Amino acid sequence: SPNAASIQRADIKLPIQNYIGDFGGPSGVKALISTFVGYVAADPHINYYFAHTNIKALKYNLTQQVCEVVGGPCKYTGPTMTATHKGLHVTTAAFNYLAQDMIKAMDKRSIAKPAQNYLLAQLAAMEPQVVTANGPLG
Ligand code: HEM
Repeated sequence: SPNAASIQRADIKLPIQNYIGDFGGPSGVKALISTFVGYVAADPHINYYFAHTNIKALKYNLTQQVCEVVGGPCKYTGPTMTATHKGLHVTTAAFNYLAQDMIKAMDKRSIAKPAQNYLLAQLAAMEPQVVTANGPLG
């Protein structure tokens, strides 16, 4: 027979988790994205993808998006992930290097690990929309 915990899990919809405080609010996210984009620009594994990118627009849109997915009040208003990355030939390996640059940036900004893991899970959920090509490493 069902116990109290299983009844709760089935019937009560929990709020989505909110980690915006751990990121230092919207301004903390903005600072994180600045650090992150700097690391991506310096990363020889993936920086060539961004050779023709409007970095100012990228930083703005990424800040809004990351702020939103960690529970902040911001709203991402840019194009869909599918539309944005179509034709860029992003590989799984490139995706994973980018994730590593985000971890490095979050460590640099002293973001708590549970909050880091939450953002990484949100980003991982977008991988099917971003990765459209195979490379030597898959
Ligand atoms: C979940 C992971 C990712 C997210 C959430 C994400 C998000 C975004 C966002 C919000 C933009 C800006 C759209 C705009 O300003 O119009 C963008 C652009 C871009 N992304 Fe990603 N991205 C991800 C992964 C990647 C990866 C792995 C690569 C390649 C290594 C990549 C390459 C690019 C490039 C080159 C642009 C600029 C496109 C252009 O200039 O038109 N992205 N991405």
